[in-house]
Amino acid sequence: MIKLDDLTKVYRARGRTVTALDGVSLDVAEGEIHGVIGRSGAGKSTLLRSVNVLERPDTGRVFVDGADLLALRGDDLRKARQRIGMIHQHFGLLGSRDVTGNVAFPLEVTGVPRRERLRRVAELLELVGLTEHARAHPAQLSGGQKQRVGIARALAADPKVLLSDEATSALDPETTDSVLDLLRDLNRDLGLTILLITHEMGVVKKICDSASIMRDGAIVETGPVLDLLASPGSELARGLFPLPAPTVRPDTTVLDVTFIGDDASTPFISSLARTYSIDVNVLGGAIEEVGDTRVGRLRIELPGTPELNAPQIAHLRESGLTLEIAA
Ligand SMILES: Nc1ncnc2c1ncn2[C@@H]1O[C@H](COP(=O)(O)OP(=O)(O)OP(=O)(O)O)[C@@H](O)[C@H]1O
Repeated sequence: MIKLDDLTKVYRARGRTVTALDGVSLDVAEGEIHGVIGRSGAGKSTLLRSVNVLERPDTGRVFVDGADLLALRGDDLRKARQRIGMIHQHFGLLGSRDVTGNVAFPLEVTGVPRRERLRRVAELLELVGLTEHARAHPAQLSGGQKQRVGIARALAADPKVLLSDEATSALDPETTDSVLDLLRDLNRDLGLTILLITHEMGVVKKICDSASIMRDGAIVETGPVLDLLASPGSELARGLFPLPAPTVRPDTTVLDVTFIGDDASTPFISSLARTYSIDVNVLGGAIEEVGDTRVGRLRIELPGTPELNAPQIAHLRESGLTLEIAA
C-alpha cells in the first residue's frame, strides 16, 4: 500500500547540510500498522511527510496505493493526498470551530454538499465515540478527545492510509492506550493501513504489526515485530525488553533468552535444569503482551563457561528459543 524507494533528502540551512533521509526504502502492506521509531533528528518526520509529499524528497520514489506521488502535480496530487489522512502530536484543531466544524472542514474544502457533510460527520463522530461532544469547542475537550477529533477529521475523506506523527506523545499513559485501541479498531474494521512515527516503544509493543528503527537518516532494522524480537542482536528487542548491561562472573555463562507465543509456555528453565542436572539462576527479565502475543526475555546464568555449556545452548536453540550469549 505504501512503498518508498531509495529516498534521499538533504536540508541546507545557514551553510550547514543535514542528510535527513539517506537512501530509505520501506514497504507497508495493505491493512498493516507499521511503526517507525528512532531518536530525535533520526529523520522520522521527514520520512512520514514524504509519504504525502508535504516534504518532497530530492531523489527516490513514493507510491501510495499504486500512485507514483512524486510524478503527480496540481489536482492529481491533491486528489491522491485526499486518500491519505494525517494526525498530529498537537492535534492541529481550529479553536474557533466546534467539533462538527473541525471534522467537516476537509469536506467543505472538497465541496461536499452540506447535507452529505453533516451525515458523514455524524458517522465519523460515532466511529470515534464523540457523538455527545459534537457541539463542544476544542478548548472544552481533554487531550484524548482532541485526538479523537483529529482522527475523525483525518478519516473524513475516507482515506486508505493514515499517517500518525507522534499522535500520542502529548497524552498520559491511560489516554494513550485508549487512542491506540481506537487506531487498532479502525485498522481492523476499515482495513486502514497506518504508518506511525513515535519515540515510544510502548506504541510499537501495543499496536504495530511491523516496525523500522531509524538512525541518521537510514533504516537500520525493519520487519514484522515478532520476527525482529526473535532476531539475535535486535535493537527493537533490546528497546522493548531492556535489560541492564550484563555482569558475567568467572566460570559462568549468561544468556539472554527470548521466547515468543507458544514457546512462552515451555518450561525451558526446569527442562534445562533437569536434563543437565544444573542450577539455573534467573538474573532478570520480563514477560509482556506484544500485540496479541505473549513475549518474554529472561537473563539466565548457568554454571561453567560458554564452551562447557555448548550442549545446553544447543538444547535451548533447538527448542526454538532465541539466545544471546553475554560476553
Ligand atoms: N526544514 C528543515 N530545514 C533544515 N533542517 C531540517 C529541516 N527539517 C528537518 N531538518 C533536520 O533533518 C534531520 C531530521 O529531522 P526530522 O524532523 O525528520 O527527525 P525526527 O526523527 O522526526 O526528529 P524529532 O523526533 O525530533 O521530530 C534533523 O537533523 C533536523 O534538524
